[in-house]
Amino acid sequence: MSSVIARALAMITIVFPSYFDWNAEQSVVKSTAFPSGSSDSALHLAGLVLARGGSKGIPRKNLVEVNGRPLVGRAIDAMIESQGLFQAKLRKYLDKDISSLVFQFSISASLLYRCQIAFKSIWVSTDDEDISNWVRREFSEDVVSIHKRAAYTATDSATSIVAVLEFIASHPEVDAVGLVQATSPFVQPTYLKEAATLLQNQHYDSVFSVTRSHQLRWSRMENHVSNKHVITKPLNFNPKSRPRRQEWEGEMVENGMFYFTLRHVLVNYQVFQSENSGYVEIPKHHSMEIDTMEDLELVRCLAAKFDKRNVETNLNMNDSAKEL
Ligand SMILES: CC(=O)N[C@H]1[C@H]([C@H](O)[C@H](O)CO)O[C@](O)(C(=O)O)C[C@@H]1O
Repeated sequence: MSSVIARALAMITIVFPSYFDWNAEQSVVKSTAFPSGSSDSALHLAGLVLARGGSKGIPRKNLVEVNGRPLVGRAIDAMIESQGLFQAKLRKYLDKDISSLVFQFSISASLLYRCQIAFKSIWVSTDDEDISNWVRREFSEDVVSIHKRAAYTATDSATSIVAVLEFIASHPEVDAVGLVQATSPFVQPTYLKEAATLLQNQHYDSVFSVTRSHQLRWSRMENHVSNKHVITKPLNFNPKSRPRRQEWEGEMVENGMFYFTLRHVLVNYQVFQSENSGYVEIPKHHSMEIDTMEDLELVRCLAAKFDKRNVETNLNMNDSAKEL
């Protein structure tokens, strides 16, 4: 009897997957003007984490743990979960006793639906043996692939665009890259799904993550007249009519969580964003980036609060990733 109920629940979950996304946290999806271009739902979108071994500010940054999970792992977890592993888990459960073609059909349909909005492949590009070993221990090869990152792209001065170009040069099958930065520990599967959907269905060249800011910004200027002191100048407001939050929509600030970009933009212009870019607005409490040891400490405190459900989810999900 309980198995009948379980099957019924599974069926409902498969047919109406969006109701069962356990990440209740919803980001606001908006986009800039200029949608254009061609529609290609069969785009090979590769999820990519750049994880070099060396780092100055925080030694071995990609392997430092937040809530018991290395930063590189947190990024990969979100990418995998954005693919709808919940459905994959159900498939395994149902495969144990194939009693209905309807179930099989529903699962395939659901997976196809998911495929359209998820990564076709997930990659970690690294020059570091410890990172490679950690990834290989945690995820099977058919779930996460490792790209052996060239040394020249992993120096202190190498830019991300150089590393991404080096990655795609050896992967001609990749049509677009969803670069997820491990330094944004609160990345959620729903945000990645939204970015992938915007890129694939809304005809953008790129989609990246932003946070809304109501900060009043000032510039700093040398006072050339008296040559004595530095003066300030407002950049985004008029001091005579200081904006109030309620009346000001604020500004969109790039938060570094992710950059999804079509191959031709990366290759031809060597940029992550073009003028035909959409964005996903990330809630402020998930937007923190780790640059310094202080950021790391702060993030660890915040993770204890924001992470609860994710930790449980990660445990389940890693099991599924290995099982696939
Ligand atoms: C894709 C990309 O350009 N990533 C760059 C990020 C983002 O500019 C930043 O995360 C935005 O907030 O900054 C760095 O980490 C940095 O300045 O040390 C270098 C890195 O190459």
